[in-house]
Amino acid sequence: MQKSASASSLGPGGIDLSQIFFKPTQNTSTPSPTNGHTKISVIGTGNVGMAIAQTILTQDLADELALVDAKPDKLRGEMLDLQHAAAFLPRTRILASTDYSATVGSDLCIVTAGARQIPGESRLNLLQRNVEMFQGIIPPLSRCSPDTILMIVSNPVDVLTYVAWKLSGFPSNRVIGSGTNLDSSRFRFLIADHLDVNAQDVQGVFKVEEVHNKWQELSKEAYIVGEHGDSSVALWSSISVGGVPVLSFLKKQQIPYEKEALEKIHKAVVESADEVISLKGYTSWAIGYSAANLARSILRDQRKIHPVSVLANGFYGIGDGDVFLSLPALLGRGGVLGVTNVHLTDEEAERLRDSARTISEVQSQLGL
Ligand SMILES: NC(=O)C1=CN([C@@H]2O[C@H](COP(=O)(O)OP(=O)(O)OC[C@H]3O[C@@H](n4cnc5c(N)ncnc54)[C@H](O)[C@@H]3O)[C@@H](O)[C@H]2O)C=CC1
Ligand SMILES: CC(=O)C(=O)O
Repeated sequence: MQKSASASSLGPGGIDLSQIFFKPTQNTSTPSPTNGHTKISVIGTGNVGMAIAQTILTQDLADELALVDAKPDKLRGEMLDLQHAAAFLPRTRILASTDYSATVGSDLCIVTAGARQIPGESRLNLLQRNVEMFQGIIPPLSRCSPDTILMIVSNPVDVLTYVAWKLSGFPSNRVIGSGTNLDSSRFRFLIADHLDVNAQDVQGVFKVEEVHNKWQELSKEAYIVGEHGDSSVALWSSISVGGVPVLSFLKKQQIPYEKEALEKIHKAVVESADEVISLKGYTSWAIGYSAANLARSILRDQRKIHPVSVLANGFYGIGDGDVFLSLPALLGRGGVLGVTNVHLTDEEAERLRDSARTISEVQSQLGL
């Protein structure tokens, strides 16, 4: 049965905006307001944690930033190095400890601790090591900030987001994986590079189900969805450049359309991390911006749609088992506020379900 529309949910033309989004399937809870004081904790101060921390500082996203790592000297060194930039940055209190008490009262906890891949290694290969690490991280972190939103970045990010959800006991709207927000940026960069346009003009025009069998058009960013990994899915059918659907754009520019060329771009997205890792040993800057971009939408209640890892069962025909993977999700102060019901082609939907099955199979070995 459809929910009746309240006056506040009616958009221009009397469209019931609340109907555009699916609600998360689990019970939800909204964190208390920040009372004007925003605290972010970053767990793991390696390459990724520090790229995220410095982006948070330069973008003025927190009043207080707590850093936690298992290595006390490295941790103190990183804290001091950031504190010494105080004269050049908006005022933020920075603290660091190996003890989770430093994270008490966080609005957002970003977890980056964990083993990372060596060149050629799959993200899924890291699973066992990082699950064990999460057993020591997530319970104290959630106890110190029972109302926080957890953002998982450590790999394999989709399975570890599921693990964090299980270990925290939080409602699913407050457990988010950074997912394919990063892959989608790589995707937009590669398409823009291919067409010699600005990455910000690479958009996605989606058909969104407003009510049963009534569709509205929603212009957003071009998305990769599914696993942050080899089985990710590029939503080619919706991609537009400067308002022109990409396939017609290619024809207009007399660039011969070959499905293979598009597949190559998606393959390049999937292989991006490995390329950077084999060149510099790790990836850091892009994930730093990606995580800060998500932190802004959440803490400033921007209600923006991002492709992030969320509890996905029930959406797009994804089966019964609990699985986290990236879908276009509406993010705000309550975490995941909804998942957009965008129109996928049959092939895209099938690939998304395959991606869910890949993650499910890995997860089933965990016994959580
Ligand atoms: N989701 C994504 O898009 C991305 C995910 N990653 C993942 O992020 C993770 C971190 O990568 P890097 O920062 O490059 O690795 P890193 O080795 O530079 O840093 C890991 C940090 O975790 C700390 N750590 C280890 N055990 C800990 C524990 N029990 N408690 C607290 N801290 C602990 C280490 O001391 C180290 O400082 C990896 O799993 C990597 O695959 C990396 C890039 C992008
Ligand atoms: C390492 C990783 O997951 C990435 O850069 O995409």
